[in-house]
Amino acid sequence: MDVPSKTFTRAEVAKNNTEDSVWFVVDTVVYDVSEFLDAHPGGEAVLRQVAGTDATSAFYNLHRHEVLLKYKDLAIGTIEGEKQSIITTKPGELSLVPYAEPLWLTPAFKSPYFSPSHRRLQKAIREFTDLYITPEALEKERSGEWVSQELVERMSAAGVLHMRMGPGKHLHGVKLLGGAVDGKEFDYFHDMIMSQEQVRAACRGFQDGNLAGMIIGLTCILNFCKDPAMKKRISDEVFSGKKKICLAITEAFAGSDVAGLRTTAKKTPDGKHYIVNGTKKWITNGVFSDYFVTGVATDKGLSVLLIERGEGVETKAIKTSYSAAAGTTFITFDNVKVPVENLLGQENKGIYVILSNFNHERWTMACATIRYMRLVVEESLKWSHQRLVFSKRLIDQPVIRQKLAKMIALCESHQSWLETITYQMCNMSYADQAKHLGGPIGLLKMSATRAAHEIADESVQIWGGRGLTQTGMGRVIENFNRTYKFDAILGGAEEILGDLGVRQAMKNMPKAML
Ligand code: HEM
Repeated sequence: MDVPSKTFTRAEVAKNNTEDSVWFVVDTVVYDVSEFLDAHPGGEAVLRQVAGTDATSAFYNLHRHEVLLKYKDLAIGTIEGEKQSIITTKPGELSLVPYAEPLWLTPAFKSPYFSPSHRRLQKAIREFTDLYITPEALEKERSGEWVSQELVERMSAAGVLHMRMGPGKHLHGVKLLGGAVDGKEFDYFHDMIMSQEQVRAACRGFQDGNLAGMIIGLTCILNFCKDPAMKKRISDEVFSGKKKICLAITEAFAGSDVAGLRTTAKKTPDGKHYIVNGTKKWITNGVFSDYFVTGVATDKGLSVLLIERGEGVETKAIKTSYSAAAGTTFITFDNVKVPVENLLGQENKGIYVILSNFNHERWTMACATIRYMRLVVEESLKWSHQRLVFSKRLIDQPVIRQKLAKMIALCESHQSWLETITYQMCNMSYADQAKHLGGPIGLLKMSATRAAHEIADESVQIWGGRGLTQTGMGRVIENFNRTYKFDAILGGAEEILGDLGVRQAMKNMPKAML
């Protein structure tokens, strides 16, 4: 941490233990908190108790390191001849905590999957996330406000929005994070890196609010919009950040059971429009979206329409257990007139449009859940080394080490499985992916969220009350414990995905008795 160059002796610090002057030392840095006593969230008395002393262990027993960075103006110098021992990670740097990074990013470990361009991208997106995404995520997760236009435009200019859609032609010719990767080379490992790095902000509501609706909504436009001019117009508007898009499938009547949708689209007698009536529920980003990729019941089945915000479209926010920053929405369509050109894919065959999205969506969710689990492991390892209970560090208690062992093992096993599946995605045609990977991806997501359940449970036990407190030391643990369930439900509930995995295996069973 950068601090004023002035130096003091410990004897000088000790003298500042008076009514008017309260100084102490944290990691060889001298703090003058005389003017901060009233403002300290933990109260004045505790600061006075450590006045004139070295308060390093007292401080780290109660605060996250980032508190010192936020209040660095209280630092007035350092202790003469002593060196800071606490490490402040700079934006973009890797963590030094064991298991805090996946094995492929851990010095001394090798991986067959990652090329120099993957490593360049990882570095660039980590720095981008640390500098721009995390600070806004922390603020918006708390306030419940939506992602700022400034961040959207910054992500657009850096090609981050484009990359979040995964590999494809939309990346060709786009400068991606200053040239970290060529759009033509971008594969599913690059895609995995993009998902996993952005999760490190540890704000699950904002993570969805940060245009998750685009990842699942715009794909349908890129793959199924029949009119090239319309496809270009919409993708340009969304990639430039001028317009927002979301996927509107689920209803109060139908969640994972998409065949039960009750929003209807009836053709006008002149055949030029559909008239849409119905409701949609739990639609991520709906409140601030301009475009709704909407599942509707047409005369002989399910269809998908692109509906623009306009007459007859109403959106209102739904309160959920994660942040309102996600923009979770209830939508009503009341006699909305939609041109027939807005049909995506074939009429009555919308199930293919919806299904074609599922594998990538579920895989992206598995990437994110697995990375968030790792963050919980990192935080818990740090905390159990820092926290003193019954005169011992938490890590010195065997029961805590057992919990950490289980958490680490769940994390590593799921990351390895994810990488194996990602490798298959890189080496299969889109059609083969649909045929062979629906089951394995469903099982991976199901298992990842079961693991998240275990990790949330064990980590809160390690953190105690702090694991239940939204600000302060346990912020990440509290956020994870409160929100991991979103991934167990969204994009297909665990039970549905488990069943899908087994049914796909049943299909492939040899017909003969074995
Ligand atoms: C430069 C020094 C310090 C700063 C900037 C600071 C700042 C803060 C902040 C922002 C919080 C709110 C919780 C959080 O966000 O982590 C807090 C809580 C607290 N602080 Fe400090 N603090 C400092 C030093 C100390 C010291 C030396 C002690 C004790 C010896 C202390 C005791 C507490 C306590 C007891 C709480 C409440 C903790 C809880 O609710 O778990 N603080 N402090």
